[in-house]
Amino acid sequence: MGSADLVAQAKRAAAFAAVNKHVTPDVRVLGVGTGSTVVFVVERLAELRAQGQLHPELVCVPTSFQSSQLIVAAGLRPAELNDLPADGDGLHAPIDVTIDGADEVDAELNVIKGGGAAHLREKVVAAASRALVIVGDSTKDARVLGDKWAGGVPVEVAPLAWRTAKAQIERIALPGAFELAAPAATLRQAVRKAGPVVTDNGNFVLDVCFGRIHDPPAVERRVMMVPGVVEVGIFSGMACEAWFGNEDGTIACRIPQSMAKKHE
Ligand SMILES: O=C(CO)[C@H](O)[C@H](O)COP(=O)(O)O
Repeated sequence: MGSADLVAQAKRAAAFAAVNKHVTPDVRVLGVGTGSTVVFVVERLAELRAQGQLHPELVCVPTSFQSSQLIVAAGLRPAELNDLPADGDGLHAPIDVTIDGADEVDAELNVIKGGGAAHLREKVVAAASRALVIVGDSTKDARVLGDKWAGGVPVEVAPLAWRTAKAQIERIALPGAFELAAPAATLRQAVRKAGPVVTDNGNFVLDVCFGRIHDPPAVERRVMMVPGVVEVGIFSGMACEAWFGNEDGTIACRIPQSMAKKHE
């Protein structure tokens, strides 16, 4: 088996394990992430549906055009977040659980997302969920963000502001929060289309390299303050569990390190 096949197999194993644990027949509203690992999440959902093991009224909230297409192709029912009834606790977290991929995950399960430029909807859906579960292959599993992922932090920006936002992000100084003396931002270019990537929301994406990120919440908050920034691809403190598939066929499940210590 080639290396790409092994990585796909690892992603599939993690996706199947997460669905098996979290998408029980009592789950009524499910958030569905975006990316190549999520393809396997939906593959497993289709199997469970065929076996009659899903809630008969299950609806799936997509996080992108791709995610919506996968849901429909699998015979599952898509739902818009705004159309879901409010829950009793006033937090408006009507989604039971969301399963999504990631570009990198640190020891506390802070996550970099947006490799597929879907992080705005992914974060909105994650924030409306009672649990966010991450799936991926073991290359995503890091101690500190930036240890492995060299693609930078995706930042969705309004097209009219991309140059000013880029300049202001590159001037961010947060002593101790990240490794580089100054962040470096690049406008993401499209493949097989001249010009920049345009997100599902009609915006552009800056990929911002900070080096290793020691304080993800501080970086996330600071970048969000730049005018024109729509969303930052750092998800701090949102994920409760991550599943990583290894190329040897084994799977690892992690919870935030601080929570694991409390249980020791
Ligand atoms: O954040 C994402 C899309 O915006 C993806 O979940 C992330 O890029 C991981 O993708 P893949 O499962 O293809 O490795």
